[in-house]
Amino acid sequence: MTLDDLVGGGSAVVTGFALDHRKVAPGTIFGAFAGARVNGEDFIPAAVANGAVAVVARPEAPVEGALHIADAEPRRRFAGLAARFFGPFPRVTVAVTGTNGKTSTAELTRQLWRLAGHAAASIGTLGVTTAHDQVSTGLTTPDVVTFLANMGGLAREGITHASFEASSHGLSQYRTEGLPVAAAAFTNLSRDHLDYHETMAAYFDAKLRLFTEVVDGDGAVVVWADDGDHSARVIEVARARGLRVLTVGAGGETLRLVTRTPTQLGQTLVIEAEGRTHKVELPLIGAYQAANALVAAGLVIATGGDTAATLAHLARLLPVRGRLERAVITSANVPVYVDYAHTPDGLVAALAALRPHATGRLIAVIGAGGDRDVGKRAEMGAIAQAQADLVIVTDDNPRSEDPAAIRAAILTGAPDATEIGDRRSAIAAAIAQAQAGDIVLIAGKGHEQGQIVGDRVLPFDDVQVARSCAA
Ligand SMILES: CC(=O)N[C@H]1[C@@H](OP(=O)(O)OP(=O)(O)OC[C@H]2O[C@@H](n3ccc(=O)[nH]c3=O)[C@H](O)[C@@H]2O)O[C@H](CO)[C@@H](O)[C@@H]1O[C@H](C)C(=O)N[C@@H](C)C(=O)N[C@H](CCC(=O)O)C(=O)O
Ligand SMILES: Nc1ncnc2c1ncn2[C@@H]1O[C@H](COP(=O)(O)OP(=O)(O)OP(=O)(O)O)[C@@H](O)[C@H]1O
Ligand SMILES: N[C@H](CCC[C@H](N)C(=O)O)C(=O)O
Ligand SMILES: [Mg+2]
Repeated sequence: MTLDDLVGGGSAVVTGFALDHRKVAPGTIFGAFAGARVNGEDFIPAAVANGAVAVVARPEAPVEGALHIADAEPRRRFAGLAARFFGPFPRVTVAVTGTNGKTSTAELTRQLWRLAGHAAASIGTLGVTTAHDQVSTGLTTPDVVTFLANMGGLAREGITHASFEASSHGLSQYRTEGLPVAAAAFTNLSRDHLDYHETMAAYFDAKLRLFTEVVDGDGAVVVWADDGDHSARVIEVARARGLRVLTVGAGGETLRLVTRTPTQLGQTLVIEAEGRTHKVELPLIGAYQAANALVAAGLVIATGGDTAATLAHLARLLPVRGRLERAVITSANVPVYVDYAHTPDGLVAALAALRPHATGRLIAVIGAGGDRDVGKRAEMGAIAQAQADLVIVTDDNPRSEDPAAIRAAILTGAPDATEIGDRRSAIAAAIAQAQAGDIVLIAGKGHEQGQIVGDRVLPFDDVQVARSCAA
């Protein structure tokens, strides 16, 4: 592929795309963007010295020695060009956004496609997942070059169906643009990431771009219908664009959740669809997992899946790593669950999911990440204190912050909680106190494999630690 093939402007061969000047090699097209930390335009001379043949940047950016592809929204332009280089992509791609449930929904969509016989993959917080493999990318929505290169690679491997998570950061930085998106889903909206977006309105607007701009003009939108005004707003913007809208949930029309009855290891769902009633034994616990499973089913149906077959496949779903994952049953016969609840709403959902299964006490181990939204800390403390019987406040990725200050902020909402900074000791203490009938919830880290302290990532896995404490 040459510059002429892509944009006109010369016979130079294009060998790749890069956002970081240190990754530029001869023949690369460099994207120079103003970032949160530094201005990428400052690295244009260095990128050209490294062999960049073209630079995608704002019209006013100074570019010498390479073709200047000028655009007022250079991130979007760069994504469009990179997509032509990295394609073709899986035949069907769908995206999921929302504060909570993106990873779960993307992963359950992949599973449902696989059960229908498709070669399927998902990209998100857990990494790039196929039936055979899981490779981490470090971010929920990777940078656009990594994202498109992975999507192209999946297509070459024979993947025909791919679901991906569109985080609000990813959407606001155009990290998932350029490829066709046949359907997009909305799970819910609640407090998170206000350190980055500052207001809830700006946070919601970032997410809405998935529906107003990213999903194809002839595509479909799947909406969890039970999140009040947020659901209504997504439906409104989707209809305004003439998109096909599928709603799911108790207030949904496409898949109407009629009843949900917890069983020992899962729940029985009664769902009305296309005028028929379907009874499904979902092997996952908690209202929130039923919600994510229904949104996933909506995405499969929106992209051509048979409704009855898709609903029948719900009974064969496997748990998602770190989402209400039962790590161990202790010698005192106490189940210990690990869950990635790291927002107030997520914590409400995780505690509510476990409550019906506890005949005794619900014991919660909670924390909150450093260098992230500070306002959620006290809220999470208050939720744990209200919904659990015993709360232990511990560390969860303090990053550059003083861990004691983060715990203190959580404790303002949970004055009765016990404070144990060291996460291993906190988990050990929870398990040591638990008696038959109790349930332990270890919240916040889910699948994560490390504790981020300063710049260091110390190996840490809640599931492994719980098992070693229960032995
Ligand atoms: C705040 C944020 O989202 N930052 C991400 C963003 O950085 P940025 O565009 O602001 O970049 P910057 O560091 O200011 O640099 C500006 C530009 O100069 C370039 N540069 C920079 C330095 C240099 O020497 N040379 C150079 O060329 C950079 O590549 C960049 O293009 O783009 C970078 C490249 O894609 C990301 O690595 C970086 O993620 C940081 C590490 C991060 O922690 N992000 C988290 C908050 C995040 O994105 N989380 C979301 C949400 C999670 C969820 O809710 O699920 C996620 O999707 O993971
Ligand atoms: N539909 C939902 N409603 C409320 N809470 C949920 C829902 N789905 C998941 N959660 C809570 O959020 C946690 C994270 O779930 P998941 O990883 O699927 O979300 P996510 O949107 O991908 O999160 P992240 O933004 O960190 O990538 C779960 O462990 C659970 O506590
Ligand atoms: N244990 C985690 C959860 C992070 C979730 C992530 N999506 C984010 O907020 O960036 C933390 O706060 O460090
Ligand atoms: Mg996720």
